[in-house]
Amino acid sequence: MLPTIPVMKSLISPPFSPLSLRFPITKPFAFFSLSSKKLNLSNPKFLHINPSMLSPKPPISSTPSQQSHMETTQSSSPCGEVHVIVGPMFAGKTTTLLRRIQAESNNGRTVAVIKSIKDTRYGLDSIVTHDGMKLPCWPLTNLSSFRQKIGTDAYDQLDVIGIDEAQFFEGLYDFCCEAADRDGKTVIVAGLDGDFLRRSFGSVLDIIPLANSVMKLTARCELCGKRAFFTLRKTDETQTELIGGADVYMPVCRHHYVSGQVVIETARSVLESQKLQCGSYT
Ligand SMILES: Nc1ncnc2c1ncn2[C@@H]1O[C@H](COP(=O)(O)OP(=O)(O)O)[C@@H](O)[C@H]1O
Ligand SMILES: Cc1cn([C@H]2C[C@H](O)[C@@H](COP(=O)(O)O)O2)c(=O)[nH]c1=O
Ligand SMILES: [Zn+2]
Repeated sequence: MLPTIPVMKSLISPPFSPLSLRFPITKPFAFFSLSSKKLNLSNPKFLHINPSMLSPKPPISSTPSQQSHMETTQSSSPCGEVHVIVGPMFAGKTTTLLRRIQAESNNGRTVAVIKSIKDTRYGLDSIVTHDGMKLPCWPLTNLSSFRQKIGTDAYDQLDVIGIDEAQFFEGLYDFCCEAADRDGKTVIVAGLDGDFLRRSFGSVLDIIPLANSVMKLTARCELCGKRAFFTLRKTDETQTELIGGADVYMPVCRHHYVSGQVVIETARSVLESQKLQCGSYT
């Protein structure tokens, strides 16, 4: 069975996404209005563009029950919000981001999702979780190009911006600041807090002082099943940025991170000394 995602009422997605390509869209962006059941987003027959979505939006009303909880982020405040979701790989960061975006959309808010162009794992124009949940997105090199790419009108109508793979974006701090403080957007950011050596990754940790909420998710240690806080790289590559999935990385608990690193570093130094010995014989 194909993966499904609960429906989006109002999603601004790129004109070149597989979903929008199936429609004769003349605008630089499209609003999709979907019915209220769970749908397979890859099936175009469930999608239709709702022209009423193109008119200016009525002011967002909020009742006390809608206001109270951060997860739905419905807010009567003119100010925006920043929510940060971090954790190791396979912890469910993208799943959580997509669920929150879906909840916002179900609340009648206009949403768009950005991911880094560096992550080519599942094609460029979709965000896909490790278990196959999928949503069209804006693949960007720079966050600063988002407003121009989406168009000023579309940007102004946006309520919620999701950012996945945030560790790969420079300018994350400025983007979140401007979007939330100046433009009143809710920004939901998902990314790795640490790299394979448990060093701070990109600017993800820098935005914590800007955040309304921070959530650190855990995965399951692939070696013992306990909670995994870290990502172990299984190969001997040493560059910080290395796109990959379960072929290259595994989530691990503290104990198995430490023992795994010892094994990897020992193997690396054995290989290095073998290379040196080979070199000295030639
Ligand atoms: N070691 C693993 N290899 C592949 N998939 C995994 C592994 N551990 C968990 N998963 C799946 O990945 C899902 C989380 O995917 P995703 O939301 O994309 O995580 P993240 O964005 O944090 O990397 C889990 O619900 C689970 O189904
Ligand atoms: C630990 C680590 C990861 N990466 C890359 C590998 C993946 O392409 C992404 C993380 O994706 P996910 O949605 O969190 O599963 O980041 C890297 O480049 N360097 C690292 O140290
Ligand atoms: Zn473990």
